[in-house]
Amino acid sequence: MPSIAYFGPRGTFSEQAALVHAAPTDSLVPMDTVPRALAAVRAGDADLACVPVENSVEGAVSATMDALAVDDPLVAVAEVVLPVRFSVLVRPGVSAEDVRTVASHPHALAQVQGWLARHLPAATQTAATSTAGAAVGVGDGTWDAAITAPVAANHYPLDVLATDVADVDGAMTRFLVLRRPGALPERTGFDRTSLVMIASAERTGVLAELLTELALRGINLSRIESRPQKGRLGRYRFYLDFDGHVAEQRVGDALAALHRRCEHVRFLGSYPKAERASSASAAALGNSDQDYTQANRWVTAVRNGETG
Ligand SMILES: O=C(O)C(=O)Cc1ccccc1
Repeated sequence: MPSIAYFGPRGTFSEQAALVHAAPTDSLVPMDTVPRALAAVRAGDADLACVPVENSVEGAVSATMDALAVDDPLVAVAEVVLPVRFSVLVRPGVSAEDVRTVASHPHALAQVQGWLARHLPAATQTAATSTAGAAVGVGDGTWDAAITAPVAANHYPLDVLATDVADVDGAMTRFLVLRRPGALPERTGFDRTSLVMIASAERTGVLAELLTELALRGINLSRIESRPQKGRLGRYRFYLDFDGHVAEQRVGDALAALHRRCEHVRFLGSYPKAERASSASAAALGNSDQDYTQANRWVTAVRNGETG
């Protein structure tokens, strides 16, 4: 019975994402922070971790990005994309006029600034560890209102002041399901590969050179983020997401090129995209596995003096 550690407590969006991925017999284990959910998998206390990685309004979840780049490597085996609309929870009997403080995960607060300005303009905003962590804080009297996932209302004895709250229609959050390195998910033709790299030199054009390794092989870059390396200003890690699976020749070849040219590359997984129908990882002309196999055969023949 596999266990899935998720960014909790109960009633977070991460729990919703974990439920999308989980089989009915899997056990779900809430952890208070993203690093703790990942640490549980590294320590062998859980088989999988489900954590948020980015959303369409606020961008990257830095706690996840930073925790994936250090300590023992973990690899993604799946992604889950959820539409995000919020509920506002208060203690029973509390009305909008009574709300002096409102708390939530910073990414949730960022997505409801317009609504707060219109409905709770005088309330002080505080960052909580998670949306459901804010609900716990409302329950124990720390704050008056929490911005939460709709399901949080089922887990905490709180009243719903508002539902369907979102400044941006259609906002989405992407979650990764991660495990310790092992057998990779099968190649589906609708895959994404993620990695983090540190360029080997601070020199003009180095990032363009590295990205060209993808472009030359017809690989579509779907996301790039940078995060500081912490110890020194001006040194960055680059996180890349691109179409394709490492089992494909063009992707393996591109990874090898990045590995040759970077100070450090960490593979973060090849896994099926959440939206398969609309996003096939098509290899551009001359970059299919067959093209690579034929070309390698030809080079071998040239080396053996069998052809000119
Ligand atoms: O706090 C949560 O519920 C999370 O899972 C993180 C988060 C916060 C805001 C939007 C989506 C996910």
